[in-house]
Amino acid sequence: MTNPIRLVTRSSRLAMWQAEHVAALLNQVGFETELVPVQTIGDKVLDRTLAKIGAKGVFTEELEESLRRGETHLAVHSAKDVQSTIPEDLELLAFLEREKVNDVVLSFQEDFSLAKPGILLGTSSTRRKAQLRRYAPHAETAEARGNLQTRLRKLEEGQYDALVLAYAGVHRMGYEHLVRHELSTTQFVPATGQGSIAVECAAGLDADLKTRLKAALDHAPTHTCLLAERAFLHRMEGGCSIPSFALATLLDDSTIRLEAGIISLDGEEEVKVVQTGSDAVILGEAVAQEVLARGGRAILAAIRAAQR
Ligand SMILES: NCc1[nH]cc(CCC(=O)O)c1CC(=O)O
Repeated sequence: MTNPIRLVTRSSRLAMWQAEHVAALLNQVGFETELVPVQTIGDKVLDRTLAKIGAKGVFTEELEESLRRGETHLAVHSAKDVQSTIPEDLELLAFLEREKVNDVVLSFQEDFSLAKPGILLGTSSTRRKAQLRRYAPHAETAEARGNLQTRLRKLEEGQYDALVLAYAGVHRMGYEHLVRHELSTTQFVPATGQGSIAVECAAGLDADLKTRLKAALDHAPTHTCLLAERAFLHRMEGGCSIPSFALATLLDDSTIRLEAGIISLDGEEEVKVVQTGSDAVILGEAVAQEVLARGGRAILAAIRAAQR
């Protein structure tokens, strides 16, 4: 079953764009491809926050089931949405070259400013809510679930003054003309994996096919950075409902810089650690240990109590 390569993806426009991007890279090296769109629980349940849906893998589980049943060869995910532990029968094969990683503020108001008092910002991310409380304390936030088109519609209807989103998705969907602020990655450190596309397969997929697929898709520097960020997230026992953040960059061929931490829901306390190292996984785990020891453990416990 090598031709065509069947790619399972969420059916949102952003997910389809990403799956088509993966397909195009495979087509360039001679693979035929076919997209298999499915809906996930995260797409279907829109009246609850992600923190409340709670289960891990809200955007990935149905895709992984398709891989397990052998119906598809590859699952295409936003790397940010992939849980920090992958079951043993599955494997993260490739990470595509990362897009700009920062968050942006979108508004239809041409004179929009984050400094304006009384503004209402739409976001569905506990990390962004907490960072906004800390770094833009006069701004109010409101829940903004749904795919990017749904959120843009709510913005256009005036439910918020602005939306806070990942630049990557905004760029892929062509909404850059609405960007009013680029948020700095020093204050608004992005979520683990933001801006990269992850490609997953069954561990038992033919080894030679795996090698050829990986060669067509994987971007080694991005892969190294993602391993460090994901090792951090894993050790933090984070899920998407925990306001942790992690950004790895390469200083040179053999040096990784990892900046990562956690912030309390009210933005009052933030623990942020920067370290460099040459082994991605060891670095990620070391940064997590340091974050936990320097107050992260207490922040995590308080968040768990509040979300119960
Ligand atoms: N959790 C939703 C999600 N997953 C990936 C992206 C954007 C694309 C990316 O970060 O790679 C988004 C939307 C957003 O955070 O604005």
